[in-house]
Amino acid sequence: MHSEFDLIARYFTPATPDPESGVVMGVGDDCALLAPTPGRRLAVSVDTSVCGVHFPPDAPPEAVGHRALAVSLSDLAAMGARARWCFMSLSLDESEDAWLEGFSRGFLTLCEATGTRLAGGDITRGELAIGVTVMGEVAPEAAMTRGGGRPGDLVAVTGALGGGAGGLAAWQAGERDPVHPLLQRYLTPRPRLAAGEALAGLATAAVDISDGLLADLGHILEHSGGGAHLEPETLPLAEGLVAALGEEGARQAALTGGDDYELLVCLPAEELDEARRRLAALELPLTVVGRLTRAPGVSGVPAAQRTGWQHFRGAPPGGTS
Ligand SMILES: Nc1ncnc2c1ncn2[C@@H]1O[C@H](COP(=O)(O)OP(=O)(O)OP(=O)(O)O)[C@@H](O)[C@H]1O
Ligand SMILES: Cc1ncc(C[n+]2csc(CCOP(=O)(O)O)c2C)c(N)n1
Ligand SMILES: [Mg+2]
Repeated sequence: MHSEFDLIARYFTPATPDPESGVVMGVGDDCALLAPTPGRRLAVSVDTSVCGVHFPPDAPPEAVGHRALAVSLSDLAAMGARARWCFMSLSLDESEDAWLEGFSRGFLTLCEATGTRLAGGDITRGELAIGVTVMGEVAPEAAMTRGGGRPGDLVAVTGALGGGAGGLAAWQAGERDPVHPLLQRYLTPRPRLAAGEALAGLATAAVDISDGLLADLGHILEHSGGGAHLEPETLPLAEGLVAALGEEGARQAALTGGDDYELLVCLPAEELDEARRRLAALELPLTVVGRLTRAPGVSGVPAAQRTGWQHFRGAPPGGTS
């Protein structure tokens, strides 16, 4: 049995100090001391991943670590920010070496890949849950908010949709092949950080798709005003999704499944070619799925399909009521 101090030293202390990281004081003191770049805005977001709610209890520990960071970084991507630092609070029922070894590897490998420095955190005993705060930087005029969309703007999405829900369904059906494309989409989503930075300055508004395209488009409409017309037949569907869920199921997963961590952006039609050119350099498609309208509400999809993930709808996980 390790103390939490042993766990921090063993798994969560970066091996090498990096003067470029802007971490003046990192893991080990009461607070981290960070040196933000002068003239940049700090973009800050926190997300909690709870066992049984956000990932299955038997998910591979590498995936749990990767995913907990990825979903937070996805919010930085949606803002057009460059990731710099993260803080991780871990509530853990047992300090099992094999699990912690995999978890920290998944987490720190994504840190490395995205230039994010783990600058602090907290460990406590309790049910398995991970809270990750991310901090990034963005030029003041470049931040993509939810409120800048204008009637006539195109509504477009990066990558492909429905893989999060399709992967969860595959996991629940017993699929365990680590290279299964839908499972990968669900267990190890890739935050679209480079795409977010590339689209900042072109997009009028952006959000990442965590709760489902319709729900997250709803957030843009709340902040920007107006409505949207969607063309569901244009939705880019994740690889293997139609084979797994059928045509109708695949479209529903893309509209409302959530867990996709793609970016939904609004942009004037004249910026589309440039936006696509920038994303092509990242080998990422940008697909137009509709337009913003002056009239409020969403048209083009039946009202019955307009749901999305909500934590407090229905029975609690494992509950009976
Ligand atoms: N407990 C809280 N206290 C203060 N603000 C909160 C709290 N929970 C959420 N918020 C704020 O509400 C807004 C929406 O939060 P939400 O978690 O729904 O973000 P999201 O990006 O839509 O979803 P996701 O959690 O998938 O990233 C954010 O500005 C967030 O900071
Ligand atoms: C085991 C398991 N069951 C269901 C889901 C689906 N799910 C949970 S939370 C969420 C929205 C994003 O979370 P948040 O709004 O908290 O950021 C979605 C789509 C899952 N990921 N794992
Ligand atoms: Mg978000």
